Amino acid sequence: MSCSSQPAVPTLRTVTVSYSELKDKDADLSWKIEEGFGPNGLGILSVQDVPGFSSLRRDLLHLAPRLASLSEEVKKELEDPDSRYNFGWSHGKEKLESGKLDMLKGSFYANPILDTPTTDAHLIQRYPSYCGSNIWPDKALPELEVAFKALGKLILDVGLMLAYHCDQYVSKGKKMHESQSLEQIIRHSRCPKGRLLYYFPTQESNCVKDAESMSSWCGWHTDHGSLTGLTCAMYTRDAVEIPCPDSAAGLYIRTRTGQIVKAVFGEDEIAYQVGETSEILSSGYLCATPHCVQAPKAKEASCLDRSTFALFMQPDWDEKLNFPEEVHIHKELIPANGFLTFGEYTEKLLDKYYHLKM
Ligand SMILES: O=C(O)CCC(=O)C(=O)O
Ligand SMILES: [Fe+2]
Repeated sequence: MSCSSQPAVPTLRTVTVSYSELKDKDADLSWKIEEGFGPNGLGILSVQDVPGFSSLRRDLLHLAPRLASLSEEVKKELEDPDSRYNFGWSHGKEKLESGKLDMLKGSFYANPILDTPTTDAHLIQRYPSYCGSNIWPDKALPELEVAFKALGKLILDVGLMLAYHCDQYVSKGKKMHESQSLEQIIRHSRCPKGRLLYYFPTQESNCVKDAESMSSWCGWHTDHGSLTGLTCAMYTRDAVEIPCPDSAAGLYIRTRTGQIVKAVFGEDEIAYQVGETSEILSSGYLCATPHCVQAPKAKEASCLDRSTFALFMQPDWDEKLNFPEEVHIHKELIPANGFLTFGEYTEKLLDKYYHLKM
């Protein structure tokens, strides 16, 4: 069986910054930030040479197939319907672009810095996906908690350094209120969320229909929060790590000019993408990045799985967002005084998408 191929799409290397440059608060990285995240940028930027990153990445990504192969009974115990499966194990709960349930991948969600961000029952009920508690497979896969927290914290620390330089860049272009600082917003947040993703091996029978689509493994979307850290994915066949045999598989991005490109970065780099909330708060100086993931095609795909990790850095549910006057997306959700907490803002957005209260 063969899959029809899609028109050639350029493959672009991410803009890179070294860890030592990023650590230096006096370094002027504005042009790099602009090249990565600005209005004409690719929308992704990666950080090289982060001490300890490579082994923490491997340690965690190797656990994704092991987690996915635990018994259904054990995985069920790791589910949290109250948070709409935003903590613990989630498989077949989210919808694909087609409206069908997403059976292609399983995710494990946890907050890498706080196991229980609050004990306030009212808050937990109001914002379950931010305020809920972690669920770890203590008996079935005890290594997961340690590896997840270690990688999540590292990506968060490096993300804070990057956010500092993003603030420097934005404040060169516009007057920035202190409360709009990306670094401060991320630093004050009690609810960063890590997502360990496991893409199950593609079935040949799915191929002809799905592989033509660029978003065959993960649909087009922009992340909702502030900044997302991403690892380079690991592909395995029969539990052996191999380089991805299909060069067209992987992460795709829609650039500011509407061009679609395949974005690549090294195994030893942490990539960062801008979320929608940062685009709004920076009045578009930092632009959110639409992205999707393409599955490998039939011949190459057999028995090939993909594991990766994303860290969603987002404001605290209680963070008062100071929206600039000239908001260009979701304008109708912002009250006249320009203030809303991130928790309230997220609720309004969900209502908008689900047409509940609009
Ligand atoms: O699998 C990937 O590389 C990206 C995942 C992603 O975009 C997400 O979880 O929001
Ligand atoms: Fe994403």
